Amino acid sequence: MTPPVADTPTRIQVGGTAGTAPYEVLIGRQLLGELPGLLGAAKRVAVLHPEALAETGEAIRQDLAEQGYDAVAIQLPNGEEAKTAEVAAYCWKALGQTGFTRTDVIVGVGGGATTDVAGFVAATWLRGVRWIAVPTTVLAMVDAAVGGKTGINTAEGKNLVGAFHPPAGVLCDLAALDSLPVNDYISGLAEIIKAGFIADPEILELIERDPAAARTPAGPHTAELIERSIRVKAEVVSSDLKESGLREILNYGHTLAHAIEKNERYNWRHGAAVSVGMVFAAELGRLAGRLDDATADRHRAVLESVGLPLTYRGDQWPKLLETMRVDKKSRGDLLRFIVLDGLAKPTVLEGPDPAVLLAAYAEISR
Ligand SMILES: NC(=O)c1ccc[n+]([C@@H]2O[C@H](COP(=O)([O-])OP(=O)(O)OC[C@H]3O[C@@H](n4cnc5c(N)ncnc54)[C@H](O)[C@@H]3O)[C@@H](O)[C@H]2O)c1
Ligand SMILES: O=C(O)C(=O)C[C@@H](O)[C@H](O)[C@H](O)COP(=O)(O)O
Ligand SMILES: [Zn+2]
Repeated sequence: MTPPVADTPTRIQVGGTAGTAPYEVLIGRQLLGELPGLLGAAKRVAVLHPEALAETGEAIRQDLAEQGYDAVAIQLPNGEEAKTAEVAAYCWKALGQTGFTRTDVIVGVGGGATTDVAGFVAATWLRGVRWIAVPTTVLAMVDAAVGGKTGINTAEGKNLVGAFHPPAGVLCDLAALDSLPVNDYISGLAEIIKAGFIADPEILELIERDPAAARTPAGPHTAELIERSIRVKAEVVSSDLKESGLREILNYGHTLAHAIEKNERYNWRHGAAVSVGMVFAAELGRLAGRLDDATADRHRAVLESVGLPLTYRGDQWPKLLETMRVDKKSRGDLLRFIVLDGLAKPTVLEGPDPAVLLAAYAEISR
């Protein structure tokens, strides 16, 4: 019997401008055959995966070993628990013990937390080795695995230590989404909706036409939603890898979201926090006189329609405000937020009046 032939994957190029190396994001099925072609001169390959994907990680390791690579699997805790200095140090130790050199390659297989750590370990080991992302959540496919932001959390906040270190390739195998718990799937929709509001309103229309279908990988528009979101991200990071300007728009909703995640000790999913953060940013835009009522209200409608949260605890504002001061967009004492001037017109709001901030928070408080 002949093995099933993989559908031709969609290929999206990222980078290749302003001195950055180009790489491709592949979207399709049965893409692991593409992995060896991305390994360059590697002799050793370390496959970093979360506990939940132990079987997948081991299968990839074994496949690479059968092809002659000296392959090791390094298991990380699930989700955000992996984004710590201790876990990074554990990975550095494992790489040291396998004699990992500059031509060897790290493969990060998992959700955004895993790819963030895998990329960070790759960025720091020997001051930078090649890495490949194999995202297995919708959020990691459309956002985390693309663009080269890597990092870990510290006690003071989210992603406070990291590096810009783009992968050599990104393999988005849509089949991985079938095993994803529904709430993790829905969490990823927040970043897709973000891409819709900041750049591609067709995304919003696709979801609004059938929100129930958008909540499942079996929906008719899954591949299109993923592809459109990746194209938004690819275009932005290709022109501003290191976030010296335009890239900040990808942070829409994230200033408050990261503060909520820390406040919840990372027991809230990233996408859920981003959802509340976007409603807050929409209210901020509206109160600052920039965003029209219809577009601000549209945030609540579309996010709620797929089951994402819109509100947060009213009594937490002082703590959240304090955390937001160490947001990476802050400059000295100046708080900076991404808001919309209109649909798909993101802009920066610098140093908003504290009364306006509080009023925006009142709109999302419960
Ligand atoms: N670097 C970036 O540009 C960027 C962008 C967006 C988000 N992020 C980061 O991504 C993280 C969130 O990523 P996420 O939403 O993918 O969550 P996650 O990585 O925490 O994964 C969610 C859970 O699903 C499990 N899992 C992963 N794939 C699975 C699969 N196919 N089947 C079953 N279980 C699976 C994981 O082990 C975990 O328990 C956050 O840390 C966020 O800060 C980074
Ligand atoms: O790629 C970016 O740039 C983003 O801001 C994408 C975000 O969705 C992502 O959550 C990112 O990790 C946030 O970055 P941070 O610099 O605010 O930590
Ligand atoms: Zn995000």
